[in-house]
Amino acid sequence: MNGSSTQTFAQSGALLRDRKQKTFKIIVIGDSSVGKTCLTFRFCGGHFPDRTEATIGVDFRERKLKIDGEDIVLQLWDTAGQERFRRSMVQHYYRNVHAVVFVYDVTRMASFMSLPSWIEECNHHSLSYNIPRILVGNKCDCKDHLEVPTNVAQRFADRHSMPLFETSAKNDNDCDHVEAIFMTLAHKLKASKPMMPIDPTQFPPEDIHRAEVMSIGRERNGVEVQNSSSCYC
Ligand SMILES: Nc1nc2c(ncn2[C@@H]2O[C@H](COP(=O)(O)OP(=O)(O)OP(=O)(O)O)[C@@H](O)[C@H]2O)c(=O)[nH]1
Repeated sequence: MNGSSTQTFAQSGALLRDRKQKTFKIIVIGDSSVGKTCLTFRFCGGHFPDRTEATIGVDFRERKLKIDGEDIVLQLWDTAGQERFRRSMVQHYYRNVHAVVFVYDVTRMASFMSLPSWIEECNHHSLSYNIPRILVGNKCDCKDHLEVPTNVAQRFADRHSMPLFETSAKNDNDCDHVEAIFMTLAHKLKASKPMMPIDPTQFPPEDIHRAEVMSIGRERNGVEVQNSSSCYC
């Protein structure tokens, strides 16, 4: 494993252009406030962000890894959970996707009950069933407020042929480690040798522009603004 970074998509594209690394696009989806930003930040930035705000459109984070001697880049698309903040970007999420991470909040049953509609959205955008999909229950550190029992989540995961991970972006010692979850996915992606790994130089220019516009401000100082906590602990 090598370094990690959090940067705008435009910056990362410039870096990658020189290196021609194999890049994998992973979309992270689920209800608002389940912790998508915190999970991606934990993996790419190495810590739990002090404060977050609702994602508008999409944010990009990426991390370079060395697996079996080969450099790869995991590009995490942290998508907005709130419908009003995702509408204009939604078709961009689903292009050239290599893996999907469905996230729910183990302390909020409603976020678990929404999962079928997130799966339906993926299917609606013709995402292949062959790409890896994983299910992540976040906020396991809130042990006194669990609403989604592991066995219920496991049954759902089995029904949809997804591995289930329960984790905490906040307390990395709880349950499955965020690091291990994404590393498992990275190994799987590398082993799958996709036909068309993303070359950022090949992105349609309007995608880069739109994506850049949507991430400006959010990434300027890392994750910086108002807390939108939904956790009781
Ligand atoms: N206790 C606890 N709180 C968490 C954890 N992960 C995220 N949070 C809190 O949950 C709130 C929402 O986190 P975000 O990462 O912004 O949620 P999101 O899913 O990206 O939300 P949207 O951008 O609206 O889609 C914030 O207050 C976080 O501090 C966790 O593992 N444990």
